[in-house]
Amino acid sequence: MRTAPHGIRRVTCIGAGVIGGGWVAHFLARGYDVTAWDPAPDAPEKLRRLVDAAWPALIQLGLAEGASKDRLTLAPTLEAACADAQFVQESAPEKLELKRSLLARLDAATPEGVVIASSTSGYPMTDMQTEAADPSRLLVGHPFNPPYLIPLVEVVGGERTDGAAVEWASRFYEAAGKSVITMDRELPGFIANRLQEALWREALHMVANGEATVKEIDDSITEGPGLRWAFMGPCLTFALAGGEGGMGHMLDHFGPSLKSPWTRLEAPELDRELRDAMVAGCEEAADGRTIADLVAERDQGVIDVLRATGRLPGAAARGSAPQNSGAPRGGNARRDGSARQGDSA
Ligand SMILES: NC(=O)C1=CN([C@@H]2O[C@H](COP(=O)(O)OP(=O)(O)OC[C@H]3O[C@@H](n4cnc5c(N)ncnc54)[C@H](O)[C@@H]3O)[C@@H](O)[C@H]2O)C=CC1
Ligand SMILES: C[N+](C)(C)CC(=O)CC(=O)[O-]
Repeated sequence: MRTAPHGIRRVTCIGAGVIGGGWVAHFLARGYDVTAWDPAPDAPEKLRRLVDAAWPALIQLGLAEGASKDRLTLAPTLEAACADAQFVQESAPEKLELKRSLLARLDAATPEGVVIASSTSGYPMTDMQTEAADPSRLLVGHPFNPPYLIPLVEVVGGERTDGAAVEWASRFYEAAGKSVITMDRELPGFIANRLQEALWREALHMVANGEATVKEIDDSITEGPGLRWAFMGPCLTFALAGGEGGMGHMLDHFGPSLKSPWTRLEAPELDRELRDAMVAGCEEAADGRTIADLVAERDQGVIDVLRATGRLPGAAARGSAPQNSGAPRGGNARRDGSARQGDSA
């Protein structure tokens, strides 16, 4: 039985690592009952730590009425976690064979009709739904780290997914406070990861060749284009590079440089040397800050940006911006200060 998106009260999260745990924190903060299952023996402890670390940020965002960390249940088995699920979010390791068999197992354990979403970063659902008895309810709901702060979810089905399930999932994520892009076809890496991966490949090439340090690469984004991208995407910001002539002039002016050898795009060989250089570079850039310090710093940074760009309760909306230019579709929180489960913009 498929409950209407706004009527969902219980969410099941399978896999409780970085992303599964982030989903758990998000759904708890939005006032859902959350059941989690993860086969790792230390998973319950790690999950509680993750939720505890996320909670101060979620309080700042505005908890939904009745939201509580106590509404988390850790199930002893996958089957127990799914037995009365109203929605399932799978966030197990990114291994195709594992996803295939796990999704088949989830399908067998979950009440008929209930939608099952995978957090995969790039596998098409067509490739993952091959072993499930009912592939029609399996789809991708790709989040961004951390799912409790970054609004976007990319939703896309596979060849055997029912369009109604995709539509349902998009409405459900919106009701749960997410900003949704519903894709009408499968694209390797979806939209955002396709873009991020291009940048990431270039960064790895530059480190591998000793052309830039990890810190220079990070600074080049945080002190440069990243400031614009928080509220205006790469296309519109480049349109402004054309002055009054907009994108037309920008392309006429800078179009020829597209043919310049600025990018390599082929993935570099991720050998031991490059891996070690990236790890050492990140340690140097962290400058003594632990991962927990960086998580807290990132969370506060995202909240500050959301607030500064008018996307949080009590935030001053940007005066000249069109009403929908910066706000997440689906809305992460209400401007009157409350944020309730079931809200959608
Ligand atoms: N880390 C990231 O930034 C993002 C990751 N994703 C996707 O989310 C998924 C999970 O990735 P992470 O959370 O980063 O990995 P992770 O390694 O932090 O967590 C994976 C969790 O799955 C558990 N697990 C292992 N085998 C399992 C099984 N058979 N069934 C259920 N759980 C199992 C592990 O014990 C672990 O807690 C992947 O599909 C990944 O591509 C999506 C967006 C961003
Ligand atoms: C690193 N990653 C490819 C797993 C990242 C994502 O999938 C999305 C994100 O959080 O940027």
